[in-house]
Amino acid sequence: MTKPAPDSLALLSVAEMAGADEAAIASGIAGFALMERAGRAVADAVSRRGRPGERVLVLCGPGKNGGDGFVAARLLEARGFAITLALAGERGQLTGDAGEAAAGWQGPVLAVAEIRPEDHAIIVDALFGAGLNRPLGGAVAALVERVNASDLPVISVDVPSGVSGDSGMTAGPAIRADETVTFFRLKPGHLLYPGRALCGVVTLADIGITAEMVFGPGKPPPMTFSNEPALWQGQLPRHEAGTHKYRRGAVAVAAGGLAGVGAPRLGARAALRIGAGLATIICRPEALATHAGRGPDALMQIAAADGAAFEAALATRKLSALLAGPALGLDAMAAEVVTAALCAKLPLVLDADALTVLAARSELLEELAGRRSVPTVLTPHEGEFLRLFGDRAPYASGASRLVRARTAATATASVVVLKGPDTVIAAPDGRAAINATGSAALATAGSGDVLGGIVTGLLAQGMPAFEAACAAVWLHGKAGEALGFGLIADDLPEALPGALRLVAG
Ligand SMILES: NC(=O)C1=CN([C@@H]2O[C@H](COP(=O)(O)OP(=O)(O)OC[C@H]3O[C@@H](n4cnc5c(N)ncnc54)[C@H](OP(=O)(O)O)[C@@H]3O)[C@@H](O)[C@H]2O)[C@@H](O)CC1
Ligand SMILES: Nc1ncnc2c1ncn2[C@@H]1O[C@H](COP(=O)(O)OP(=O)(O)O)[C@@H](O)[C@H]1O
Ligand SMILES: [K+]
Repeated sequence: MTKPAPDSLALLSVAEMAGADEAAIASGIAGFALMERAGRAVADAVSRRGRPGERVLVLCGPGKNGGDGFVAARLLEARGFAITLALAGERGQLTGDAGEAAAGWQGPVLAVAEIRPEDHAIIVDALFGAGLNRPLGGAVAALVERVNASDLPVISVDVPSGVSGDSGMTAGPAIRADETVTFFRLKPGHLLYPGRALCGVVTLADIGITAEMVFGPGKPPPMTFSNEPALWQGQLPRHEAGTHKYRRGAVAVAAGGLAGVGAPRLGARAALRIGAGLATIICRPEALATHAGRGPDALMQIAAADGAAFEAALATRKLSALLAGPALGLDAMAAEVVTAALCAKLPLVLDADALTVLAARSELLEELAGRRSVPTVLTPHEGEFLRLFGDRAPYASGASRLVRARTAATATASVVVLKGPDTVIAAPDGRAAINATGSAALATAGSGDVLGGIVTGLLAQGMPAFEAACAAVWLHGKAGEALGFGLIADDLPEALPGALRLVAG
């Protein structure tokens, strides 16, 4: 049996965090004690950046996020900082724990319209956190713009105000923080753009909520994770000394004609570098000689002139996984190949042209993929995702990338890798992970083809599909980080052994 994913990597939605809060209170911790510790963690972050005597502006909202701000203000004043506190709303609005926190603040409470951010050394943003439910407007929106224009260090409480903790999206003005102090576990909005960029450094504070309280026996397990090695490291392929190449898995890559010999080769090369034992390109007859003339010599190639020949080629090789898409083409034969690939009993990765061939035919994909008894992985970038699923609810581009990837994974019974700077990997069983490795250096032609090859190579070695996709995305990112700017996609497979060394036991 595989071990459950470590709850330390869990990303909690706003609703799940409210549940964690309730669970902690049910175990006997007072809600105000949580707020007191949250405020202390914020005050500690300010103390690390500033010196007593400096002027700190604490901006408080009308809910518990503001309550954390009132606690931080009280503690910072006791530590010798000079505090200006402004409240968005009326003091009488603050109730419960937030009311108690406000009552503990003895200093003046100013209105946001009176505030000049530039008169301060550090700003604490405790306006809105998990309770944000509409775009910021009026005097608060104007203040947020002034804070951002001030270029002063900003420490946000829980999330930068204006950013959704669930999606990382903004529906209006939002604070641009240097540091965000959040509590117990990260939220999806800390890893999804634009939230990720607006958070600055994210500091995770212990406020007394324990894993046992939230994820203990009888509680639903977390389903959303930060994509870290602990999520999949235990399922990386391990090959004993006596293995042979077929046991390490044979990969096939469906290629097109002469116009695109590079992309499928990048995929095949990556599959070999990640540890598959063999890789074969199945190409159009006119491209065979060109493929045969190009390296690496470890690659094999065979020709198929039509869909039937492609199916026959699949049957002649002892294959363990198939990649279809990179430079496959968009013609009738490409459509036949995609259908044959979906009907074959082989773990399958569909990327690039294969996804475009299926464009606006997501029902066909749902039907064919739904019947498969072996894993299917789809690796669309944003444009391919839109072409495939359309810009309509629940896939619409206005919705969270996390929700869109999850919806697509359930509908197509496939693992969906929605690529981007914050790649989301979603499984049909509801699990999802958000990746943070890599850099803009990966936004280069052929980089996605390499990723498709890594996933396929891991599937060929028997790794479960969700874990294979998560591992591939993480390793691809690490290979990109190691190479840095100046990389071209051809370099990425060569950097995989180095990335593997970071995680292989
Ligand atoms: N969970 C935990 O374990 C812990 C949670 N903690 C803290 O609690 C925070 C969540 O607190 P929260 O639920 O009170 O929500 P919060 O973000 O303060 O906002 C709600 C208020 O804002 C208002 N409002 C919303 N949007 C608005 C807008 N655009 N423009 C104007 N107003 C707007 C909304 O008004 P209404 O919709 O009612 O009109 C309501 O009054 C969380 O982020 C963390 O910091 C910690 O203390 C430690 C333990
Ligand atoms: N700014 C970025 N930061 C991190 N990774 C990125 C960034 N831009 C692109 N990537 C990654 O690079 C790859 C690009 O894939 P894709 O768009 O399919 O490129 P291509 O079609 O040229 O192969 C994806 O894995 C994506 O997640
Ligand atoms: K905030």
